[in-house]
Amino acid sequence: MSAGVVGRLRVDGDVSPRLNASVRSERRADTHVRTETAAGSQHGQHVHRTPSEPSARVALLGTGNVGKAVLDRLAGWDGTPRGDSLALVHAGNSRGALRGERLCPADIKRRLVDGSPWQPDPALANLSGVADALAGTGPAHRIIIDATASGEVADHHARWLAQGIHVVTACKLGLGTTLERWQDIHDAAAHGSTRYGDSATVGAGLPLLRNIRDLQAGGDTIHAIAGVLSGSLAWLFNHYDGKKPFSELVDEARQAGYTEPDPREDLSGDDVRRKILILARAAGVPLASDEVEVESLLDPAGPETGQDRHGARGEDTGVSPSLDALLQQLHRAAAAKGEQLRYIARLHNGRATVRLETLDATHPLASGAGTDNKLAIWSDRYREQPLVIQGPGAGAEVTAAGLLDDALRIARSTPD
Ligand SMILES: NC(=O)C1=CN([C@@H]2O[C@H](COP(=O)(O)OP(=O)(O)OC[C@H]3O[C@@H](n4cnc5c(N)ncnc54)[C@H](O)[C@@H]3O)[C@@H](O)[C@H]2O)C=CC1
Ligand SMILES: N[C@@H](CC=O)C(=O)O
Repeated sequence: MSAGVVGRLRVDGDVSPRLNASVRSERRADTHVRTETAAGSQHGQHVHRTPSEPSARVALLGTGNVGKAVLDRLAGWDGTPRGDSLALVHAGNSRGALRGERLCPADIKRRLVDGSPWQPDPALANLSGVADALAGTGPAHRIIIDATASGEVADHHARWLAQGIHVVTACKLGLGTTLERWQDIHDAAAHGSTRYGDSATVGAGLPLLRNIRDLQAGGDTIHAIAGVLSGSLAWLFNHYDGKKPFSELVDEARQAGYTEPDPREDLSGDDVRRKILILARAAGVPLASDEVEVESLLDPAGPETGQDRHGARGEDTGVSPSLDALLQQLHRAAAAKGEQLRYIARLHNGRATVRLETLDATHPLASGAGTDNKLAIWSDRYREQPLVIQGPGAGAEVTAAGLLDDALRIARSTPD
């Protein structure tokens, strides 16, 4: 099913997180000649900006699955107003980085993607130097796009925000781990009058956080949320029929780019734990990480047992033969009752759970295809029937689109 919102909410418009920063007016970047009043100009005199003048200087961190898709999307915008508005000045991965005044995304992709023999400059990979790369005259906005899964990069988010650099991220380690880090990010954004673009952290860019924030901004109170928040696990349970070993499907999900770099992050429930924490905190329930009860799909016996956990391509899938057998049993038992296996996250009365459930095929959270995420929200406004948002919740292209949507919103906003 394609992305959609069931309910009466309008989902277009700018509803990106502002994290206490003052509301900024929008300015259009999609016209060929923009006319605006110059700050400090006399008698309201108008100046013209040409489309070639970028609105934001951008640094991209991470050129893996998602980072590559960001570069592809930027390359596709070459010569368009969207492309004009974002000037890529730094792109890096764990091997090194490249810098320049307006880097060509297609060229960067050729050189920097993982596996390329070309050696980037390792000295430029130093994260403290990324702020320097963004400094410069001209465009007011500075944006770092985090397409890594790195805790070290997430540790820098608050520092950058406080320095006046906006952060747009697909990585959940900033908002979805400790409450201290989550609070630091909020405080730093308020201090630096910057924005934290987090659309891609839950639902790979689906308007989930956006709707939660919109409802609250309209005076609504969220009472409960429940849903399928893992695109890879959704894909796995949508494809698993008990015939092919589960571990083989895990390998396929990884090859397709739906899993985390390490699929055990998905199978252990840690990825969904982070997502329900991000949603709960956005909904006004500041849970600590260990307050979420998580049922892992990983064999508690773990790799130490020496069980063979390798898939058809010889990679460690995180799934042992005993888990393959257990899932086959669970699937058979559910299918015999006309039920389906779904990995569900719930938040109700301040309590959060993440676990494998068997749902009747007619249950609202059971339907969906591919990597579909599905989120039901109960609030003052939606008491009986929840607001339900559904759509693809994993994959490099949708995630990159979510990241760049956030970056464009920032680029189009008026600087403080
Ligand atoms: N795959 C998906 O569908 C979705 C992924 N995400 C998130 O996107 C992020 C990236 O995922 P993938 O692209 O699949 O990972 P990946 O493993 O393919 O790529 C990660 C990239 O980050 C780079 N990197 C690591 N440490 C770095 C550092 N200190 N400085 C600069 N670069 C560094 C690596 O060299 C690599 O290029 C993860 O946080 C993931 O949770 C979010 C939503 C959906
Ligand atoms: N591994 C994640 C990717 C997006 O966050 C998932 O399966 O949902």
